Order: sequence, then structure tokens, then C-alpha cells
Amino acid sequence: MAFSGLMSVESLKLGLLPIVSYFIYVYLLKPALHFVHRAIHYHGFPCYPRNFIFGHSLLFWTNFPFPYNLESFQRMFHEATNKLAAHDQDQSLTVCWLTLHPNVLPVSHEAVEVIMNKKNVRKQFFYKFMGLGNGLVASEPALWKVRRKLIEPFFSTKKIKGYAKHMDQEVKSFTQQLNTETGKPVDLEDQIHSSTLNIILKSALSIPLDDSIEDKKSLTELVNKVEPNLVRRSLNPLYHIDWVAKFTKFGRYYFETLDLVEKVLARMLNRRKQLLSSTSHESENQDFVSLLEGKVDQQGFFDELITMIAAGHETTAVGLRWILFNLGHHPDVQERLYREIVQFFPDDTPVDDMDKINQCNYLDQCIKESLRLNPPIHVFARYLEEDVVVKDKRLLKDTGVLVSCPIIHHNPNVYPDPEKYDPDRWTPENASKIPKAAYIPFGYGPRSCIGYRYAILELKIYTIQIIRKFSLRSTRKHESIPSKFEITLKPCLPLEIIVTPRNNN
Ligand code: HEM
Repeated sequence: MAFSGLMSVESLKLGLLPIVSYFIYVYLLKPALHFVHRAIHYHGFPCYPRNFIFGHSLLFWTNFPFPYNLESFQRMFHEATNKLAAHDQDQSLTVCWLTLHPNVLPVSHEAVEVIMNKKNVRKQFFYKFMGLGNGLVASEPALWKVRRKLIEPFFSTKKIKGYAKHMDQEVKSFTQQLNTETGKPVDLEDQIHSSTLNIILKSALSIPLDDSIEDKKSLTELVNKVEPNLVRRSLNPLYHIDWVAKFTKFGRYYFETLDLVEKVLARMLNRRKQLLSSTSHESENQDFVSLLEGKVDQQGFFDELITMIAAGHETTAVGLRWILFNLGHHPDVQERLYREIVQFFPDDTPVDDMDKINQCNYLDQCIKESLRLNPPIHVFARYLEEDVVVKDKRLLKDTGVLVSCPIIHHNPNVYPDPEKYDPDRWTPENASKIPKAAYIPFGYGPRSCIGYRYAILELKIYTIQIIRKFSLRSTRKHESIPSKFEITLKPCLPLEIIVTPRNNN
């Protein structure tokens, strides 16, 4: 009996040994070896002087690793990446050490072209914290492939031409509501955000432009709350695991905010149902909801819907604010633009003909240049799926990559005097000399923006309607406005403009 008891303990031990060894290998040894291998591999790469333990983290937030000040981190981010990139400009890339973790930061368009290739579609871990679940922006490669195919028809040329009509209607009422009486500088942030939200809700959910006012307002407020929380969550490993985060005050607040977003969305879906079932409301010709219905599960449906709404209005709103602000600093550009616009769209002509809109070449140049100078999405990140070679440097599979749009867009070798707003960089002759990977406001490669044509059309309609009715004068110096690290490139100070009706209106 005793012998057989001993046997079973022994055999249990023998049986457990391989299992325990396996877990130790997979969860401890392998990652540790990977970690050491990468640290050694990137040790000799070009990089700004760093602290051996903290790497460059101290550049990003000075009191690292002690409780950090989120605002100072948000303000310092661009300064720090610029410092890293400027250190050795001859190199195509630099390494940004976040503690002992190397992250590759491409500095040249050649590096972007190699790194953002077909295979490298895996996003870095912090996309998970954006509150967009497994929607298109954050999903893993296998799911992303299927969903991207499913969603593409929403952005077909025919569909986009169709969206111009309600974009034009919304922008018309936006311009009618602009209060120009005071003659004081204003930041149009709130009005612009709620207007671009109206547009995407109409395209995606067939919600009429003037409907569900309360829910629209709360959605804008909630999206504003989620953005800084993404950064806060990414910076603190304690918040990375859902159940651990939920024990903290911040974690509870973060998840409650996401729950509220889902609730608002559920109410909007009910409203859509009501409207479509009522005889007075004309059914929309395949909105985003009907495209997904029956093809994805409930969670997937919510994830894609919130992704489309968030990605589809916030970016455009930030882009438009910068476009108006840049135009407000350049009366000469504005005047030339005005003359082009009234040639194609005099008086109150509707601005809903995409072909005619696309004939406004100078408009295109002005918008392109603003998206270069102030790209609304300023950073995107990947893990390499395979080794790649940039110049003579081998980058290892699984390395994190951070692409900073402002760094690529301010390369003086491609854009002389890069801080200057100069739409003439984009005349056909000049544009032909700019490499494709040197202009990346909509990303680069297979995971670039699915909605870019939608966004450009919307930005053009706003700009046409606004410039033909008003002249703009920006009152703050462009260079005095630091940018803030959020999902979108937010200014730290209001983008103030004086909006004056044109005399002939
Ligand atoms: C000026 C406006 C916009 C800018 C600057 C912009 C920029 C970007 C960028 C840089 C990416 C790539 C992000 C990454 O690589 O991680 C992206 C992806 C995406 N954008 Fe946009 N975007 C804009 C407007 C829109 C609009 C209007 C929509 C939808 C209606 C949209 C939907 C998306 C989606 C779903 C993705 C993920 C694509 C994928 O991973 O396959 N965006 N956008």
C-alpha cells in the first residue's frame, strides 16, 4: 500500500515535471531569452543617449517611474520623439528604448516603406485600450482581413458619391449657425465635433442630421473622456489586465465610460429601428448597420460600429480645425482659394457633386498641406511579423515599431522649410517629386485608413462652404501651440479664429 502510495506521488511528480517545465519555458524562459536577444541585438543601433535602465523613458516623462503627470507626458511626447529623430539624421531609423524594451522609430520614408509592408499588419498592445474592442482599427491580423473585406463596400466610389448630399446639408446648417456677431476669436472645437458626428451617424446608422440631440451630445463627451484614458492605461502596466484594473478607481471609471458608450449606441440603434419602421422615414440605401447585420456576432457588431463612429468623426474634426487655423494665418492662400471655389460653386450652389469638387485643385493642395503640417493621427504602431532589413540594419521579428507622422512629414530633405504652410508643395509638378511613403496622414500599407476618401470629401465640402461665406483670421501663432499626445493630435491651446462674413454675402 505504502509502496503504491509512494509510486503515485513519484509518478505524479514525474507527470507534473514536463508540464511545469513547459510553462516555465513558454511563460518565463522564452520571453526572457527573447528580451535579452533583442536588447543585445539593438544595443549598437543609432540612438539618442539613454539611461541604462530607464532608456529614453525619462525624456517622455521626467518623474518616471513614479506617479506620472499625464498632462506633462502628453505635452512632452512630440518633443521627445523629435529629439530622438534629430539625433542622427543620416540614419533611416533610430531606436527608442522604453526602459529595456527597444522600439524602432523610422526617420526616413525609405524606412517607412520597408517596415509598413504587406506582412506587418499586427498592431501594438495599446490599441486594445482604445475602447474599440476588436473593431477594424485594433483587431488581430486574421480577424482584420475578413472584416476589412466585409466593410470595404461601405466606401465604394458609388457610396461615397452618395454621402456628399447629406454632408453638404449638414455643413450648410453648420455655417448658418456660426455666430460671427461678436467679432471675437473663437475655437470652433465643439461645433465642429458635433457636426462631423452628425455626418457619420447619418451615413452609418441613417440617423437624421437633426435627430437624437441628447445622445449625440453625450457620445461626443464620452469620446472626449476615452481619449486621455487610453494614454493613461497604456502607461501603467497595472491597468493592462482588465480584472486588475477593475480594482482601481481609474479602472472602474474607464470601464464605466465604455459601458456608457455601448448604452448610448444601443439607444441609437433602437432609434434607427423606430425610424426605419415608420412609414414617414425613407429607408437608407444600405447604411453601415445593414452591411454588418447577420454577418458578424453581437460583440463584433458593436466593435465595428463604435470604431466607425469614433474613427469617422474625431479625426475629420481635428483635421478641419487645423485646416481652418492654417488658412486663417494665410490671407493670400485664402484669397486664391476663395477665387477658385466661387468659380466652381458660386453663391449658394449645392456642394454635393464629387466630380466637380475634385476639379478644385488648389483646394486639394491646401488640405493636403494642412494634413502634412498637422496630421490628425500622429502615431501608429506595429509589431514586425518577420525580420526586415532597412539600409544595412536587420530588424527582428516581433520588434515594436512606432511611426511618427510629424517626424516623417517634417523631414527637411523632402519638405524644405518644413514648418511653413505652403500649399504649392502640392502642385502636380512638385508633388511628383514627393515619395509616397513621405506623406502618410492616412497611414501606409494594407492597414492604412479605409475611410480616407470619405474624409477628404467631407473636409473639402466644409472648406468650400466655409471659405465661400467667411474670411478667417487666426489670432494665435502656430508655433506657440504645443501638441498633445492623444489618439488624435490635439492642440494644447485653443485654435482661435476670427470668423467674418464676406461682404458679398
Ligand atoms: C482626416 C481624417 C482621417 C485621418 C487623418 C485618418 C487617419 C487614419 C490613419 C493614420 C489610420 C491608420 C492607423 C494605424 O495604422 O494604426 C487610419 C485607420 C482607419 N481609419 Fe482613418 N482617418 C481619417 C478619417 C477616417 C474616416 C472618416 C473613417 C470612417 C468613416 C476612418 C476609419 C478608419 C478605420 C476603420 C481605420 C482602420 C483601418 C484598418 O486597420 O484596416 N478614418 N485612419
